[in-house]
Amino acid sequence: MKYLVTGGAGYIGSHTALALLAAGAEVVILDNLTTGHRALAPKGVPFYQGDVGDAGLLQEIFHTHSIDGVLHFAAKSLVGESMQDPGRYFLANTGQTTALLQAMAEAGVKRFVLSSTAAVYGEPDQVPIPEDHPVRPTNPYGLSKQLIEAMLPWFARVHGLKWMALRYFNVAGADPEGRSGEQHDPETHLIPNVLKVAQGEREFLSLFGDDYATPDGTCIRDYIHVSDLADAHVLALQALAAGRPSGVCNLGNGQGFSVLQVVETARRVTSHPIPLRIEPRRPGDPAVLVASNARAMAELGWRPRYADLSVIIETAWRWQSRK
Ligand SMILES: NC(=O)c1ccc[n+]([C@@H]2O[C@H](COP(=O)([O-])OP(=O)(O)OC[C@H]3O[C@@H](n4cnc5c(N)ncnc54)[C@H](O)[C@@H]3O)[C@@H](O)[C@H]2O)c1
Ligand SMILES: O=c1ccn([C@@H]2O[C@H](COP(=O)(O)OP(=O)(O)O[C@H]3O[C@H](CO)[C@H](O)[C@H](O)[C@H]3O)[C@@H](O)[C@H]2O)c(=O)[nH]1
Repeated sequence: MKYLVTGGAGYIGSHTALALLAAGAEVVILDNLTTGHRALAPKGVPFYQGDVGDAGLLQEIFHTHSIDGVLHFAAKSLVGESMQDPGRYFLANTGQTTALLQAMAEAGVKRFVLSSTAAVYGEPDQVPIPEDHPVRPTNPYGLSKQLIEAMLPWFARVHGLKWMALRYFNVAGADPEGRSGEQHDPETHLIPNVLKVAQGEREFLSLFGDDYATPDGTCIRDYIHVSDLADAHVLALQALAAGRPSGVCNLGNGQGFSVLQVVETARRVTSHPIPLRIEPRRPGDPAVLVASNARAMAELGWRPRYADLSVIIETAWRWQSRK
């Protein structure tokens, strides 16, 4: 099987490209390198530099390669930036994805896996959050993804698209073999920022809010190792190939850790004191986001290999302290 991986030079796309290659699939990458890095894309794989909304380029790719399905990671994904410039997010995410789906329909490409997000749920009524929880995103980034999810059943009905929208919780860690890892600039995610302090790149971690209604006052999140997430994509493609119905699926470990618990674990892993500075809450941060992963387990047969938070942080630490 041959898959087009959009955003394959980014953090999650590059890990999934590695997992697909390991599973014996062929991969073609399309990435505009706005936030990704050519060096993160696996070597020896056809690479197209361009936009996922470029209909001409998509036509060329689908014409040159016999593509069986598309895994669509390419997106803008900074919540704060989306609050400042919502239109840019709707254009880049929803608009360009519409062009991609249309090009797929025209070329007869029938399988699609979307990188969706826990941000579609907004402030949850219950945790762990099941897939049938109402979706009411509190920021344009989440809405830009929810709108894509809402389009998919129409492409299924009219063009026979088989699809899965995987709603990731907090993706973290790095390839245990050291071939890829998280490399964002600016970096907004907690674990790499904590490790930048341990590395001496920053003096302290800015901790955004310690007055939430949680046991230690800091936000709780569900951290999932990027290689476990990548494995779930391979399983999702296998499920679609086996005729399983299209739909949405959470990807998380089903266990929450507070910001302070993450810092404490990172202190143990790095043997660095990691000083903190308590700052105001970051706008749009829900207090608690934890996945129900029953569907991923039951319907994809997904089992995480690196669910332990120390292991997640260790792999990220190895990646960040490479060279
Ligand atoms: N990192 C997380 O915790 C997380 C959580 C939930 C969902 N997601 C989603 O997962 C996907 C991948 O996230 P990531 O953390 O790997 O981000 P990333 O920024 O590392 O990767 C995105 C890649 O897509 C490329 N890209 C962006 N817009 C493009 C476009 N219009 N055309 C072609 N290429 C484009 C970038 O250059 C980059 O290589 C995104 O869709 C994101 O919304 C990420
Ligand atoms: O320097 C930092 C960075 C983060 N945090 C805190 O750490 C927690 C986790 O923050 P991240 O930025 O690492 O992750 P988010 O939960 O904000 O967001 C991530 O997960 C979401 C779903 O859970 C979305 O998918 C989103 O795209 C993805 O970036 C939050 O409470 C945040 O306020 C800090 O205190 N200091």
